[in-house]
Amino acid sequence: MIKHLAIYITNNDDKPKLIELIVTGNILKLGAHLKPAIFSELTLNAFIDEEIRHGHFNVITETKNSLLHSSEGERKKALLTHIISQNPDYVIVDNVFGNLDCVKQAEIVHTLTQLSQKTLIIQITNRVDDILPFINNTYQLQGESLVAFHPEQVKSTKKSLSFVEALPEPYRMVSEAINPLIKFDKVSVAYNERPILNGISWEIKQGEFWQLIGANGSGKSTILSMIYGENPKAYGQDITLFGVKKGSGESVWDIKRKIGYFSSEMLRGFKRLDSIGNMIVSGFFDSVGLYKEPTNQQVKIAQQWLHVLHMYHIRKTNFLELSAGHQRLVLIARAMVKQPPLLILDEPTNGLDDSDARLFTELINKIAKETDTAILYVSHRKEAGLHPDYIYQLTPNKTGSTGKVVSN
Ligand SMILES: Nc1ncnc2c1ncn2[C@@H]1O[C@H](COP(=O)(O)OP(=O)(O)OP(=O)(O)O)[C@@H](O)[C@H]1O
Repeated sequence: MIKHLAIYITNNDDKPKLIELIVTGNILKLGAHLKPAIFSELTLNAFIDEEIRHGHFNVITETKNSLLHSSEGERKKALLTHIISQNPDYVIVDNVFGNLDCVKQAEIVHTLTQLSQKTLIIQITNRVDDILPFINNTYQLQGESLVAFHPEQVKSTKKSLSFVEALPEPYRMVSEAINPLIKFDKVSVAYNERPILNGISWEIKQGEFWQLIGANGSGKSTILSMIYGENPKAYGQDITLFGVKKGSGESVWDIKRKIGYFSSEMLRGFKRLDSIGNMIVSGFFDSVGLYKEPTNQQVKIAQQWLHVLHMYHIRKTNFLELSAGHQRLVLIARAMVKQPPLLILDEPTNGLDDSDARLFTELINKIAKETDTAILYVSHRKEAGLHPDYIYQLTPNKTGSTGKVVSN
C-alpha cells in the first residue's frame, strides 16, 4: 500500500524550499530520478504566463476557455487533468482547495482518491480541515526535516481575542455615503453568448456585512468587476454605485476612492520596499508608496491602526518581512484608514494558515461591528467564526446564475 502523507505548514514556513527539498530527494528519500508533478497555484501561474506570452494553451479547460479567462475552479480541474495525463511518479498537492466551492472540492477529492490508488500523493497544507481523507500520515516541518504532527493540536488551541483596542474614529469620508451604496436591478451578463448572470437584483446599504457565495464560475468575480473594476459589461445595465448610475459619465476614480479593496491576489509579486507604517498611511492617498506628507490626523489614525494590530513597535520594519497573514492585516488597515463606505474582500483568506485565518476573521468581524463601512466578503470557504449579516448566493444554471439572499 502506498503511504501517502500530508505536511502541515504555517505561513512562516518556506514552501518553495520545502518543495525543492522534496523534488531533490532531500527530505523524503524519494530518489531524484522519480518524476514529480506539482499541483499548485505556482504551476498554474506559470501556465497562465506561458499563455499570455506565447498564446498557446498547454492546459485546456472543459469549456475550451483560456486559463486566463477561466474561473479558479475551472483552472484547477484543468491542471489536475493535465497532471494525470503526464503520468508522474508522485504528485505534490499544494493548497488543494484554495478558492474551490464544495462541489469542486468533492470532485477534486474524488479524482485524487482514484489517483492515489497507483500514485504517491504528498500534500502540503496549512489548514487541518483540508487534509485529504485518504491520508493518515501527517508531519510538520522542523528545520529541514519532518516530525510527526497531530491535527488535533491545532483544533484544541485556545482561541482568545487578539484585537482588543478600539478602532479609530471615522475619517471624513463616511459622510459621503449614499444609501443604498450599491444597487443592481435585473443585471444580466453573457460572455461570447454564454449567459453568466441572469437578472441579478441586489442592494448593499451602509454598514451592512454581506458575504457573496456561489459555485466556481457562477459570476462572483464578474459582479465584483462591475462594482470595482472597469468591466465594460457594466455599461447598459441598471447599476447604481454610490448614487450614480453606471454609464452616466461617472468617474471610475471617484468610485474607487469610495472602496477599500483587498484580494489575496494583490500580494502576488508584491515587491515594494516600504515600512509597515508607510504602507498603512499611504491608504489615505490611494497610492502604494508615500509621496505626500500626511496630516497630523492621518498620522494619528494610522498609529491607532498599528496599535490595534500590535505592530506599533515594528512600524519601521519592512512590510515584506511580515508573514503572509500579517501582511494581509496591514493591507486591511491600509484599505480601512479612510473608513471608506465599502470594503471589498475577494477570497481574502486563500492561502492563510489556520491561525492567521482566525486572526483575519476576527479583524473583519471587528470592522463590521465598530464601523459604518459596509463589507462585501467573497469566499467559497465558510470561514469558521465569520459573522456576516446576510449571505447573497449565486446559483448557476444554463440561462445564467440567479441570485438570492439565503439564511446565515
Ligand atoms: N473575459 C472573459 N471572457 C470569457 N469568459 C469569461 C471572462 N471572464 C469570465 N468569464 C467566464 O465567466 C464565468 C464566470 O466567471 P467568474 O470569474 O465571474 O466566476 P466566479 O464565481 O468568480 O468563479 P471562481 O469562484 O471560480 O473564481 C466563468 O465561466 C468564466 O470562465
